[in-house]
Amino acid sequence: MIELEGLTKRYGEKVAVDNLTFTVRPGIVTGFLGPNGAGKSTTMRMILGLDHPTAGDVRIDGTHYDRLQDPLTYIGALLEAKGVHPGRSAYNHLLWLAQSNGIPERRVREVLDRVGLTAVARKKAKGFSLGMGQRLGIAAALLGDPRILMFDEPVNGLDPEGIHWIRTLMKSLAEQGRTVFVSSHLMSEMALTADHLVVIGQGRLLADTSMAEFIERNSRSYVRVRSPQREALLDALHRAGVTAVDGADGTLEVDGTPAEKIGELAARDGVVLHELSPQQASLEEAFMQLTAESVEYHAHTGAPLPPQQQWGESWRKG
Ligand SMILES: Nc1ncnc2c1ncn2[C@@H]1O[C@H](COP(=O)(O)OP(=O)(O)OP(=O)(O)O)[C@@H](O)[C@H]1O
Repeated sequence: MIELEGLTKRYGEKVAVDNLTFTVRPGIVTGFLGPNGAGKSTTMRMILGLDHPTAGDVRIDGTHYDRLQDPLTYIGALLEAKGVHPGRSAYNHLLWLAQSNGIPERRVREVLDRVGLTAVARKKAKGFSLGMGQRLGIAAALLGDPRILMFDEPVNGLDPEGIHWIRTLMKSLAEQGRTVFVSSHLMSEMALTADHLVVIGQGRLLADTSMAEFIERNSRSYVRVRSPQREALLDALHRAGVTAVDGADGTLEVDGTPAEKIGELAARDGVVLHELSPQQASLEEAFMQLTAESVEYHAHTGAPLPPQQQWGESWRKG
């Protein structure tokens, strides 16, 4: 378990992390989401004792990181893939980490096997691809068999096979009862991986909610209907008490009525349909709305941003 209480970090005038209070629980994957510059990496660095909070507190299973004996056996982290000496082999890098944390050498072979690097274990890390570097970073995180794992943007720059591998790994670690905390700026990625979401913007907590609740609140589902007899279709729907609104490109959008029912109503009046398709609003859109006002640097598209919805307060569960 990771517990944050009023965690704050200031760099001069800049408040990078602003009074964050939340708990990361075991047995599930918790996604840590926020736009670029939201404060995710700074928060993770404070959890690991690499940065000192200006105010507030963070505990790992009840203890501060600096007071943990052999910390790799409590918490393993992937912060960035570049923490390896380029002239050192994967095996020697892990061996050096193991020896300084009281971890037996056999664990080095086990984790190399777990991440699929056994065949290149004696090669120098400077020849590693981005994906191999990420795997080595994950091997280091797993080395002490810790109950808590933390990954900062682990899928950045990876190919689909690598992304799938990391996603499966995180889920299996959570299924073993471990605490898994993973940051990302992509909602679509988190939707496939996380059971719980913590969303921040400009250092502040915007949401602390289960993924299921996030999806339920934000998946506007509707049916898109396209017909060359638009007016006749509107009449047929209207008589059955079904409301339709204008969609893009002359389509109609119907909320709250299944596609089958709409098809039957159209057929009853002999109305031809060219499209009848159930749709789901994307979670990426919902995430962008939630964080819209807290994005540091907007691209100037000329289009106004969607209105901020008042979700933050009601979603906080403390
Ligand atoms: N050492 C530092 N000195 C000054 N400002 C900093 C420092 N580290 C981070 N910041 C600022 O604090 C804010 C939060 O940065 P942080 O890297 O934690 O965000 P992030 O959510 O991890 O973003 P990204 O997804 O881009 O990595 C940013 O505005 C950043 O510029």
